[in-house]
Amino acid sequence: MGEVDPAFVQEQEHRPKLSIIEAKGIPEIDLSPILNHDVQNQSAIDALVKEIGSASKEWGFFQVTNHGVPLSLRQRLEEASRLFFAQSLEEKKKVARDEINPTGYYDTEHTKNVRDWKEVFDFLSQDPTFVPLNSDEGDDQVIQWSNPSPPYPPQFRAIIEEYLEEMEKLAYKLLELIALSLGLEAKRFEEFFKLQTSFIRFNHYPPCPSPHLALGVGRHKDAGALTILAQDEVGGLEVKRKSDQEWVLVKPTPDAYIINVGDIIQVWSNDAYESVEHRVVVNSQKERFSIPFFFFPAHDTEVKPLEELINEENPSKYRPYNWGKFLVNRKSSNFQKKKAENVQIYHYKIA
Ligand SMILES: O=C(O)CCC(=O)C(=O)O
Ligand SMILES: [Fe+2]
Repeated sequence: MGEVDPAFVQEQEHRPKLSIIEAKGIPEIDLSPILNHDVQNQSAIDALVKEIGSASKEWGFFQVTNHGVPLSLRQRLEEASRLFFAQSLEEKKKVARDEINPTGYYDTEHTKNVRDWKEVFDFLSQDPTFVPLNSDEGDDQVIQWSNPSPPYPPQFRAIIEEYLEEMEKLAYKLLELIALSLGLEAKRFEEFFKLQTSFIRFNHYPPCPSPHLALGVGRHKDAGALTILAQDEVGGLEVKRKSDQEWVLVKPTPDAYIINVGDIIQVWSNDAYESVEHRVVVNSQKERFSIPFFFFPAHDTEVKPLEELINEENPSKYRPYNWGKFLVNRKSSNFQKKKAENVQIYHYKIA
């Protein structure tokens, strides 16, 4: 079997160890206390809030069960995703992303300037989604992104839209729990998401002849508020464990969702919670599919530590930044290989 194109090859220090650590994985959290709104069991909710808080602090990642998203809907979506990616490249390219509208299909994403061993299909939760025209500070022109209509499989778009409603419901519930765990009002974050810029991504990682050299997604942190990930039974997601900086595999749990706190929650919480690095290892035998939903606020959100969480002893650790500008900067830099590192929250860190 031939080796991969050099564009995919990771620097030595970032190559995966294929002997994988499975011990002490991310926490698993049962959301049933908030599933049934008629019977509110306050002590169960309090315990849940504590669990979410500890998981966000100690891991930045957790899995949830009894989340309320119908399994049959998830299965229909996963099946549609398989059918979509099984088409010829020519068919998939009919709904290709371009430089203006970053939705649809593409297979050339770079993470930290190394190509990822994957192909993706991106779809916005709001159509249209309003974003700045470019990342220049002084330019306040706003444009609209919109969704492609993939002709195949026939119900793809309708199924995605139905699933997106479920993702939003779950995202709002999780944000409430996170707000409570930080001692804030439950709905503290809601206002930022009225005109959200969220999107869903379909990832397909084909079998790779050199899984020791390439990664499905290189190490990175998610830029948004929250990510809700559905992974299949193959496995490959690794999280950098905070306690010892080891890469640990997230074992697939049927019908669970993997949640991670993104950079925005790190900033809102003034570093009480941390957005944790993760990556995807690939497999020489099996293809893998995953479906993350990235919960992003409105483009005009000024991201900065919340006033309630800063004081004289704990002053703000970040300068404010505009989410829309950050987002379009990122989108343009992962479209192609660039020389410089793309924008990161630590660029806004107060020394
Ligand atoms: O495929 C996965 O398990 C995770 C993908 C991921 O981290 C991402 O798309 O940001
Ligand atoms: Fe990610």
